[in-house]
Amino acid sequence: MVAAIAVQSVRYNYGDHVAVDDLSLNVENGEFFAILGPNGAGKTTLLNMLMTVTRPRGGQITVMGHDVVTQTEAVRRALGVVFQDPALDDRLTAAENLEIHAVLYALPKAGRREAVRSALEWAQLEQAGSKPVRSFSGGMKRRLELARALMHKPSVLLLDEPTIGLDPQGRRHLWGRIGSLRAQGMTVLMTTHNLSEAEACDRVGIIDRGKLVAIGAPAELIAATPEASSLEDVFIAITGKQLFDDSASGRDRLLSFAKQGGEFTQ
Ligand SMILES: Nc1ncnc2c1ncn2[C@@H]1O[C@H](COP(=O)(O)OP(=O)(O)OP(=O)(O)O)[C@@H](O)[C@H]1O
Repeated sequence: MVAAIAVQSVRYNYGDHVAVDDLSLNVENGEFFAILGPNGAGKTTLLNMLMTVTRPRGGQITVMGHDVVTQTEAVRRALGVVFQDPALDDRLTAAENLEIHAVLYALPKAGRREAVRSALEWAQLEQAGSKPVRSFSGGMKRRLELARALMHKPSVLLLDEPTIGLDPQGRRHLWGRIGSLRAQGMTVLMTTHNLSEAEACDRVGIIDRGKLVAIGAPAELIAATPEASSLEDVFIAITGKQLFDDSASGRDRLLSFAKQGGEFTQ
């Protein structure tokens, strides 16, 4: 059977800086897969290639069997994506934001109203559909983005740091919604800095300096690492770094801060 996501010997460089280096991994259908990596490891670059925003410089990536370079349209339809930076229009209502997505993805006109209603219900935002998004909390926005990403019934969800910047309540609420997708057999690839979320995934891939340095079920990775009792111990043993890396270059820390700050400041 074809993997939901197949990444084979993929490479990407910015000038002479190699950001993703001969990286291969598969995500199977129905799998919950987390990518962990210190700042600047290449996670965002990998996601950008998966979602057809940047072209791999070498190797091949397929999503549900479609090539990200030659079959971009089919890949985009197969994917639901929630970026780190919110992609909602703050001036519009929640329902209007969803309607735009329905039009962009050419959902049949007759079913759009119902699609918007059920997306609001799924996000547990039925009462807030006619309110402008600028009045929403961070958690409400993220649930809305997730519901929107699901409207065209994608086969695979890509989540870039889904719960970052949320307060504990918002995080729990969103994680509950993500959990309901898992129960339905959705394939999810997420990046996260949150180790308890990564530990809850079926498998974890650890990326460091553009390379995949470990992959497996969290319990397997812990068992295979001497003296490790958590995924954090595994991460430190393998990469020699903390998840939020004080030794990362100033540029990478700035980039990381900017990516996360994008969420707080919207
Ligand atoms: N536009 C760019 N131009 C030059 N170098 C870049 C650019 N974007 C990223 N890089 C570099 O490529 C490497 C990988 O960056 P990337 O953003 O993919 O890492 P990341 O794992 O997502 O980091 P973080 O956890 O901080 O978000 C880093 O060393 C970064 O400095």
